[in-house]
Amino acid sequence: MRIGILGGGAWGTALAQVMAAGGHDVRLWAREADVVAAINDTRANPLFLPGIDLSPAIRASDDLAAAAETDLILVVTPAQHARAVLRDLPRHGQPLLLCSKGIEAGSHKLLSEVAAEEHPASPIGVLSGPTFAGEVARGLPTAVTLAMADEDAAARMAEALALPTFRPYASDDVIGAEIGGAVKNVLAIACGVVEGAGLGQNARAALIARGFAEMTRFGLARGARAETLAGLSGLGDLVLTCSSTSSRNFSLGLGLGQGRKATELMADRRTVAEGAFTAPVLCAAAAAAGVAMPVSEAVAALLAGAEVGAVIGTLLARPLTREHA
Ligand SMILES: NC(=O)C1=CN([C@@H]2O[C@H](COP(=O)(O)OP(=O)(O)OC[C@H]3O[C@@H](n4cnc5c(N)ncnc54)[C@H](O)[C@@H]3O)[C@@H](O)[C@H]2O)C=CC1
Ligand SMILES: O=C(CO)COP(=O)(O)O
Repeated sequence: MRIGILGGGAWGTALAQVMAAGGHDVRLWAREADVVAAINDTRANPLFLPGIDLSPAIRASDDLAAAAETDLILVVTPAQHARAVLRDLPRHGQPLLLCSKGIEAGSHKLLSEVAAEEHPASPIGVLSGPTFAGEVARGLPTAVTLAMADEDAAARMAEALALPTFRPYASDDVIGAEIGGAVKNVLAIACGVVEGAGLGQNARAALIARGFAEMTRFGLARGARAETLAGLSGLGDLVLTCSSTSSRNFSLGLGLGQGRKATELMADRRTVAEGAFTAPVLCAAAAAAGVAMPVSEAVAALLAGAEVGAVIGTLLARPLTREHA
């Protein structure tokens, strides 16, 4: 297949490497001229994915039209930029596979809804799971959820993209696959806070379990299926990013837990910690749906500048409740 990849960050570049290893013709769109030049001239992306020798089958360009002349498009821009990039992408009706993790600010829309609005003729899918880009690019074993409304189409797509070390599991739950990836980024910040504030491993395990309860409540309210949230793209990714400083979201939380301010931590980063953008959107969307999300609200408060000790105190002072209320 000819595969267009939108986004030359760590994940777009790692996915380009996977697709090239599968024998596909890969056209990577990146917005930075230095990223395009580095990939084409030196087979590397030192800005976003250092230390990986890239396949010669990857051709980079800053021209969206070049990525559009393909059989399949992977959308891997930060979530808040997905609509603008999709709006500029020429419409050829090929499938769009969303690989970014987030919820659109303002509209509270999932990226599948954004993509369907911008490209109504394209079948829409989601590829999401526990996938640190560096490990995927190095060919380490990885499994993901690949969801499309037509599960047979998802299974065919999974077959076309699979490698011995890259295993997509087909699903028809597009919303569930998206919500897991978006919410876990916020919860990974919370787990980083626990680490940074030295609250211990019991607290982190409690947060993962109560965070998963939040993810499930919100997901069910938006039409996700519980088993998808308990799968690779939900619980799987939650466990990965809640336990490792390889996660940008966890690392952001670590700094917040140490008492540093979000503005300072976000100021000079070129890489994206999506949870910082998702947290306020998620809280607003949850409030609109009548879903309680205390952990996500605590993260949003910290990101808005609240003091870490006060936020932890508020969370621990909540009235006791039933585990499955
Ligand atoms: N890095 C990872 O391990 C994984 C990342 N993801 C998701 O993939 C998405 C992209 O993340 P990364 O590739 O890690 O990014 P990154 O943090 O490596 O790089 C930042 C990216 O943002 C892009 N960008 C900045 N401003 C932009 C704008 N105005 N319009 C369009 N693009 C803009 C840059 O060009 C660059 O590609 C995110 O939603 C992330 O959650 C998903 C799975 C794994
Ligand atoms: O989504 C990811 C792994 O599945 C990457 O997590 P971070 O964005 O927190 O690094």
